[in-house]
Amino acid sequence: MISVALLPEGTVSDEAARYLCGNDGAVRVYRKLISDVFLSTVNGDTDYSVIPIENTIEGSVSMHLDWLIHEVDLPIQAEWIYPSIQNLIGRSSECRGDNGEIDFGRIVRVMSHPVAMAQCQEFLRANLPHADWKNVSSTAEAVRIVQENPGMGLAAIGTSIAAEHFGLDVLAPGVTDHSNNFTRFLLVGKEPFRLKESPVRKTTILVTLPEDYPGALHQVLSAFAWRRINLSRIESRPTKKQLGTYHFYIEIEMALDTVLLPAALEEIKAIGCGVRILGSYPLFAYEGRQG
Ligand SMILES: O=C(O)C(=O)C[C@]1(C(=O)O)C=C[C@@H](O)C=C1
Repeated sequence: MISVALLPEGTVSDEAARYLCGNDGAVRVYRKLISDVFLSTVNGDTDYSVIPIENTIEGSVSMHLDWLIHEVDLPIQAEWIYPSIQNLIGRSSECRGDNGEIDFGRIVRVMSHPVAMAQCQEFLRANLPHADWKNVSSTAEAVRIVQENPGMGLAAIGTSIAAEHFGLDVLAPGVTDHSNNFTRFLLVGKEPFRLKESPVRKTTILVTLPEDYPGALHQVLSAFAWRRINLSRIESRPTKKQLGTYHFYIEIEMALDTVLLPAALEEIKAIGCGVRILGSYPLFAYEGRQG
């Protein structure tokens, strides 16, 4: 069973889960908050959680990374990328001007998930500067609120499947600031993911320096560099214990059992760093439309 981030049906996470698992490959269960999603897998109510962690326009989804680092001990079992195509959604009958065209001036409030709002800043500034912009718990939740409140000049930023699911109209399609807008998702859970195979694997680790001294991070990185191990991402996240102290979230383009990697990790431990393996897992490239 797969637990999908965020209530209700029709979020980008929901679309992404359908893409990874297929429509029949898993039962999707919806939870309102990301904490509920993680906890459903910790408690054994679901096998996996779908977690968005990075977006082309908005960058890291820090709160989700921090849950992975601080709150739960659930290994990463897969990574995949899925396009985030956002649309302006509402009731076209409420938004038509005298000439019959959609008139954004009739919209008084636009709602969405904060990450989706951030992806559409230029569109919002150009077309809806007069409206109230409001963050809600997910893109599909915003669409649901529009559906439940007719006649109030509400609109949402969300997916076309949410518009269809809630019987609303796409007032403007593809409203993200760049069309090449993708989100990176992680599947986390206790068991390896077996629905699909991929020849490409990655390993993610969390490195904690023993203390701050000149060249500490350089020493860590050189353990990878001289072995010619490629890193695809390094991100610092606060330890939350003392201001200015960090964990380094490092993605490595190699499976954990590849000859050189265990030696590199031993070298990092030998200089006194804490190393936690967050997962070694298959990576699935997006094979559909690019943006
Ligand atoms: O609200 C949604 O549709 C989500 O799936 C959440 C989320 C996110 O948390 O980053 C996922 C991808 C989108 O690009 C925007 C929002």
